[in-house]
Amino acid sequence: MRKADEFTIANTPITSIHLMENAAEAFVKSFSKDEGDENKNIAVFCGKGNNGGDGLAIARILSSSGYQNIKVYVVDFGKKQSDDFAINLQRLAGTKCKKYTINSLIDVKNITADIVIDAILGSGLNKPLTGDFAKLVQFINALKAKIYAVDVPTGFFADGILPKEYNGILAYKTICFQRPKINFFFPESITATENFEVVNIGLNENFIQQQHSDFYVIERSDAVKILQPRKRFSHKGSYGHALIIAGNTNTMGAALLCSMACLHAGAGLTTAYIPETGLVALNTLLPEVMFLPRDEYSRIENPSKYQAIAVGPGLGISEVNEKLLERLFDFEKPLVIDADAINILGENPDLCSRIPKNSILTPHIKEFDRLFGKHDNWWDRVQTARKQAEKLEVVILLKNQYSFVCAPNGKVYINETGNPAMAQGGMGDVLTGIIASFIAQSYSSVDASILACYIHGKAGDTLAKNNIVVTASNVANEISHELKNLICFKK
Ligand SMILES: NC(=O)C1=CN([C@@H]2O[C@H](COP(=O)(O)OP(=O)(O)OC[C@H]3O[C@@H](n4cnc5c(N)ncnc54)[C@H](O)[C@@H]3O)[C@@H](O)[C@H]2O)[C@@H](O)CC1
Ligand SMILES: Nc1ncnc2c1ncn2[C@@H]1O[C@H](COP(=O)(O)OP(=O)(O)O)[C@@H](O)[C@H]1O
Repeated sequence: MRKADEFTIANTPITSIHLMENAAEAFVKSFSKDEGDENKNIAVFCGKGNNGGDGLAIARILSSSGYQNIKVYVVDFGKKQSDDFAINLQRLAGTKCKKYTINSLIDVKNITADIVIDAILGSGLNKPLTGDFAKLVQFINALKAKIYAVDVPTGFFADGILPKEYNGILAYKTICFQRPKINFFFPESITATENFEVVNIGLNENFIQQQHSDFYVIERSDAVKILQPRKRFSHKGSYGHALIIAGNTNTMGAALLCSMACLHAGAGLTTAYIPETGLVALNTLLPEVMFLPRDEYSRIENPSKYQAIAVGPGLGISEVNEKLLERLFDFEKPLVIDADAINILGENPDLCSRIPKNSILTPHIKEFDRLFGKHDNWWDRVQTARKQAEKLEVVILLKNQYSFVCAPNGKVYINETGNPAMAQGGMGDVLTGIIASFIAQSYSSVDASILACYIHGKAGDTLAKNNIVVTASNVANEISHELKNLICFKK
């Protein structure tokens, strides 16, 4: 972002002070949607860097938009002020905002506020908060006001490992500029900010797109680009045959959900390789899906007839299933590997080197740590996922509220769709079925993972508009509709 600031300033008529004005205006636009009451007491805390400069401009714009009770507190603990901070301090002079300076903690005693705008330190944070900064932040948190942070909550690192003990601002919402900070996607960030929103401030988008980055947020346009329309004169053979190896006596539902999702995501043919005990349920629930009986003596006779094989949901951990997995590896065809198939790998790490290239592993956090070792923070976990994806030449789709698709070339695609209504068993089985379906339809492993993650969460988002909980089968049933919506955006 810093490079994009510099590029935009150097190559467009926009100056840095203009950019700060854009940022402040974008902040106010978002803030005033949430906080329409112009009579509330608003305290704007400003450091002396550019984050503080934003805070000063925000205070001025709020005041000129009709907010009546704005107090600006300039935090002056002896740091040098930035040029744009100085300009905005002058511009504040003609407004109705009341300005105070905090030179030491003695100056904060009588402060009260309904709303705090935190513009003390932003992305310039280069070390954890200590001394007066830490104490001031503690004081602000104790005000029990609703805190809106500008760009980054003071004390929160935008990237890198987050300290175990967070002592920064506890924001209700962070309104950040142009791109989300990578650390907002990790669960640890919930202590720093309950919500975040990204606002456009007019940085040069072409330049941002051209910048090298290993992290990409998946956008609807990416999914639209990947998704291919179904063709005239196509037939079921055009959309591939997927084999779902899943289910066991007590977990047959996993196989059904996975097969159901595979069907609704468009595979031409789907076969469930499940124990005989699942046959009646399969035929009753999913008459379109074919059955291949699975027991310890059965074999997949002709693996080449399947364009995609998914293995793991509700499979069970046993020696028989370990042998089954090994035989699948011998086919040397990319697999979708989920749930118990990952747990089997966790118990037999030597098998990892035999995973066929371009396979897709879809662990949730526990499966991931069982396979690759315990991690005590998400930054490290994602770094391990990236390294292992490169080393094993596979896609690792690390599932969470925000999922991370780690490609074999080291790139990480972050999925933002999905919501807490989806936090229910079987949801991952559905994701696996969707991926298998896309692989059967000839999408690459990376594209299939990106598209599946996006559409899975999007289906959940649509359903959550009218439901507090959405079940896995509801999501599976919604997939085809979401794909249809997406294809409408294709030119
Ligand atoms: N081009 C621009 O002018 C733009 C800048 N923007 C704002 O600029 C911010 C970044 O501004 P700056 O780079 O000036 O940095 P900050 O305003 O975040 O921080 C100011 C200074 O604080 C010091 N500092 C870092 N960690 C500290 C700690 N733990 N305790 C005490 N002091 C510490 C550093 O020396 C840093 O230079 C962004 O977060 C955003 O709010 C936006 O206005 C967008 C455009
Ligand atoms: N709060 C949430 N926000 C977004 N996605 C969620 C949320 N809770 C669950 N999901 C999604 O649901 C899936 C759960 O997968 P998993 O834990 O493997 O489920 P199961 O093993 O029960 O099938 C993941 O794809 C995850 O991203």
